[in-house]
Amino acid sequence: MTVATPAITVVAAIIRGNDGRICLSRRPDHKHQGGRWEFPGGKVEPGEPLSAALARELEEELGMQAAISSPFMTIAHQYQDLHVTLHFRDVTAWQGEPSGCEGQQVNWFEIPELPALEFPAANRPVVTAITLPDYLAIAPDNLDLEALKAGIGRLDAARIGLYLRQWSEHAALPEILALCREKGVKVWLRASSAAWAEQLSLQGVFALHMPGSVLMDCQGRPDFAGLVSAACHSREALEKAADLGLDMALVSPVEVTASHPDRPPLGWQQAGEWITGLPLACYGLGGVSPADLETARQYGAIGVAGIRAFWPGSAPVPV
Ligand SMILES: Nc1nc2c([nH]c(=O)n2[C@H]2C[C@H](O)[C@@H](COP(=O)(O)OP(=O)(O)OP(=O)(O)O)O2)c(=O)[nH]1
Ligand SMILES: [Mg+2]
Repeated sequence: MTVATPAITVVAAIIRGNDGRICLSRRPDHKHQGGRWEFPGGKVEPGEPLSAALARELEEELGMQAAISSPFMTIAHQYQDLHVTLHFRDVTAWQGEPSGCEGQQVNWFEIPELPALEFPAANRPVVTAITLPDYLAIAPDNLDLEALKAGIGRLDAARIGLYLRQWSEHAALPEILALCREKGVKVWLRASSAAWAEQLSLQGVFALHMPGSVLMDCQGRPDFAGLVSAACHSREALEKAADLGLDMALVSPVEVTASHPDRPPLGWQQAGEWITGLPLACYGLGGVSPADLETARQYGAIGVAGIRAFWPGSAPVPV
């Protein structure tokens, strides 16, 4: 017999300082998940809007006032004794200096420091998501090497990652990866088969990306040191990616897209219903542009991806 555990709704803050650091607090030892670092926040009261709940919690726990927040990611997680739905929200404006009003330890961390900290198990996907760029540019098909390198040189590496769909097995790959490393561009590489992914030992590849057919054949998370993403066109595919313990998904097509004009678009509403709560950092793909980032966040995706609207030179790129 399974016994239903209590379920709570929690709102938690990703407090981003002007210097790019993130403010975390340590959960008191006697509490659930005690001793671990957390994104400050707490339980939402019945009928309370998430933004108001977060402002209230930040005032109570950190003594910060009037915190303004926007959605980043929602994760549903079953602990042994408790089901939590965690609404993580970005906080970029507030008054007052965060400090531990309940005697808890409070500290600012650089983003690359986060993955090594001890968090509650539910937090793994949001910690990954914080390390990801907002945008993913897919290099257009059939570029020549010089055009590819010129485009890489113009990417805003702090905000845009690069998916190299066609170059995974190209002789020039080491040269391309060296350029990306020099520019600080995070690279997703196409995994043509799960077995191929496991053999891969290339330097400087940030993530492996599995096309939908590779995901369907995949029996376990590829043995790869970096992050792993998958193309998902259905709720089943997203659940499989989550069950395999993958990190990310490219969910498509969100809107009508020139590369697959015959595929009916999901729309953000449907995409949001599929994504919300899953332990995956999702990018919306298909007919979207950088201007859709805020919409993507409203529907549970952490970023947006595409070819034409994202690759430098083919359309305006975000500033
Ligand atoms: N605030 C926060 N809670 C988290 C995170 N990750 C995670 O699994 N949780 C869980 C731990 C708790 O079971 C729950 C948050 O409850 P809480 O104890 O902070 O609630 P609260 O601030 O309202 O505290 P209290 O009034 O009940 O003492 O969510 C996180 O990053 N931040
Ligand atoms: Mg709390």
